Amino acid sequence: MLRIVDFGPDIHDKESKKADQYISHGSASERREILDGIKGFSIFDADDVEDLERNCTSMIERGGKGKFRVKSIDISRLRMKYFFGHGYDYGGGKGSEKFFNPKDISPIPEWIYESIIEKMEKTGIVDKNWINSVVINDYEPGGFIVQHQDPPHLFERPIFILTLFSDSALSFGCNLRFDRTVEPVEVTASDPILRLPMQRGIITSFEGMCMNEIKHCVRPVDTKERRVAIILRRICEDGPVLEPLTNGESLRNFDKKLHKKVQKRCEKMLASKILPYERSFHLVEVKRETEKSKAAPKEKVKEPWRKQPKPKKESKKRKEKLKKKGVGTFELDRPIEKDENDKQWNFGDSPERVSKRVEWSSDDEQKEKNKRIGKTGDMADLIYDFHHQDKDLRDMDIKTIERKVHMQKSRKQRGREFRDKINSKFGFKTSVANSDSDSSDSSDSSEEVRPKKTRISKFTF
Ligand SMILES: O=C(O)CCC(=O)C(=O)O
Ligand SMILES: [Fe+2]
Repeated sequence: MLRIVDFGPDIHDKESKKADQYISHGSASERREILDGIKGFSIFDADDVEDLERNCTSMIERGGKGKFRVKSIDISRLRMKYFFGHGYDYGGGKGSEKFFNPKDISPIPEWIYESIIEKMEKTGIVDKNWINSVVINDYEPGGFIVQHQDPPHLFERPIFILTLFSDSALSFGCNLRFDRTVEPVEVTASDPILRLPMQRGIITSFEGMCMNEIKHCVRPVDTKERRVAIILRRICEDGPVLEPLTNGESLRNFDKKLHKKVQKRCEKMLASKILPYERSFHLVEVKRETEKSKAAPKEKVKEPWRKQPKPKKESKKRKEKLKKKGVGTFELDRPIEKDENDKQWNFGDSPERVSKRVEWSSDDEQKEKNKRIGKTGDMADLIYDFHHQDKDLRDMDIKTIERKVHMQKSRKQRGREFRDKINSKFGFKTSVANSDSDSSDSSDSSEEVRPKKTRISKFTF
């Protein structure tokens, strides 16, 4: 179901009694002009949000093991960035940003397609196969991103941002300041023209003036807790592309030093406490999902940005110029299909490995099976089945259904949930009863939760 978020009640002007850090300092018309290109969508319920956050966690575990391609992870102060599909090099900014070669960037994980992109397509937020690039920013408390415009020569508009793990805000017309006389460097911000709340579980879309004429940033003061932003975009097909550094190598095989650094940061992020989810946003309208709207979502929401953009024609002269600099462009007629190479390298697996995994997440085997039999494998399916069964089967109690749902999860997931329960019951730190959070490489090919082997040392007197 598609529901539109009303930002109005959370945008506080100078007359408001809210604390200074929540205030937008622009005039009403300045705020309106920016807000005109911004829309918030609520398409996930609390369970979806929990699932998405769990998937993020497994993704970070993989990142820590160095399984993404060499340019998929970027570390900066209080923030980690994961590029999927396409990533780019800042190259000093101001229009000189260039795409890394797709060989050096991991493909978009399957769970992002299934749980986010497909849902956005189904609800009519975006056209099918439009999104082909995903960036995930993982901010520590106090994390920030300096004022910038998403490079217009690399990304089409609109851009979409999904916020997870905690609420935050995006500030427009605001500059970060760095006081380098103190250690660590202190980061503050000027008064924003507009402070836009970015609520957990909400997808916000940006286009027009807010993306093309004014800069945006995330202020440290708005990152009170660890937050993840998933940025979903479409690349410009004529964007400049760098030569590949590798032929699809994963980080752990390519740069051991950087891998160690990444591993440390991932472990730090994984140790963050996950806050309980609370819905804190207002909705302007609730659209009931009728059969009609399901069949023809395009008729319902008419937005100019939903029109398929016409591919820009690249001038011959510019192509020649870029070629001379060793920079190519994509020759893409979307959608991106994963080729054999992508599938093979999805886990950072070595090409020699006999059993190549196609899917990304450890639960995907079960999902694949469910897909074949036309099921999603969730509670709704089981309840549906329950009501369409013979009477004696229908008498099956809810405990049995819950157990069935539980048993549909992978052994690894069940083990993880069990350990989480033990940890929270006895107040252990996660590391105490967590035996599969190590960096063992074999954990990808096997979903078994094996006890740690203890080497028996020689007995000496
Ligand atoms: O974290 C956010 O919400 C914004 C991130 C952003 O603007 C970017 O990565 O380009
Ligand atoms: Fe941005």
